[in-house]
Amino acid sequence: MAKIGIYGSSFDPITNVHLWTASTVAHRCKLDKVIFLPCSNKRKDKEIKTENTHRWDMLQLAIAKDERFIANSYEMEQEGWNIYTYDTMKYFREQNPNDDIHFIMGADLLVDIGAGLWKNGEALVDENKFIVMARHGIDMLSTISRSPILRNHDDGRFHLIDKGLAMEISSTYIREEFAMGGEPKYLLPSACYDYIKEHNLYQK
Ligand SMILES: Nc1ncnc2c1ncn2[C@@H]1O[C@H](COP(=O)(O)OP(=O)(O)OP(=O)(O)O)[C@@H](O)[C@H]1O
Ligand SMILES: O=C(O)c1ccc[n+]([C@@H]2O[C@H](COP(=O)([O-])O)[C@@H](O)[C@H]2O)c1
Repeated sequence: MAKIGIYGSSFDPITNVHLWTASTVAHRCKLDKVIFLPCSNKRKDKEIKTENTHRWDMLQLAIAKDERFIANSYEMEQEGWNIYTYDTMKYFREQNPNDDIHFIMGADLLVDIGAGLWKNGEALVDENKFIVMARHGIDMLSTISRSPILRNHDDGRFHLIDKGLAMEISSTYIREEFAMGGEPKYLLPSACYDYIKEHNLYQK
């Protein structure tokens, strides 16, 4: 039985914090694999202007040298965002019935799920396990205890991780820097930086 973490994001672009958090979680939770799962750009709740192919290619460049990391295009291949994390996790559990599968996310998403903002949120919590990474200003224990959706399933399925550093690099910041003539060079893998320059991405 393999222990697998699924890390969902738009990865627009993937940043060094995505890689560092994935690596930290893999090490601390003894994961055999982290699956990076970029969402579709047809997603309805978040505008993603960068074509799937670019986000996918940058992701491949970023994870190429780490054998714990793989990318999966399941959500990108879906028609629109008819697919939610609930469906995705169901799909991965069915594909890997002998494995121990966890959804990796920041505590900001735990707050959203607890507030009932996710599709089929209660069933999602009921049927899955989660690795939740601390985010600055969010008390994960009280987030769970304040939400009936979360606290009534708090039987060990939430593995709460405080990474030790509140390092913040957002994809938004990197996009803004490219658009405004800034220099985000060391905030993302150098191969991704070069790819963005070569393809003229994130220009105004
Ligand atoms: N510094 C961080 N610490 C812990 N989790 C993080 C951190 N940054 C992002 N995450 C988590 O990674 C996942 C994907 O986040 P996402 O890619 O949307 O962040 P982002 O880089 O801020 O992107 P954008 O700026 O485009 O919204 C989420 O679960 C989020 O909580
Ligand atoms: O299923 C949902 O309702 C849902 C709502 C918001 C976000 N998600 C998932 O959460 C992950 C991170 O999302 P985001 O908004 O931080 O890019 C990504 O895998 C999304 O598909 C899922």
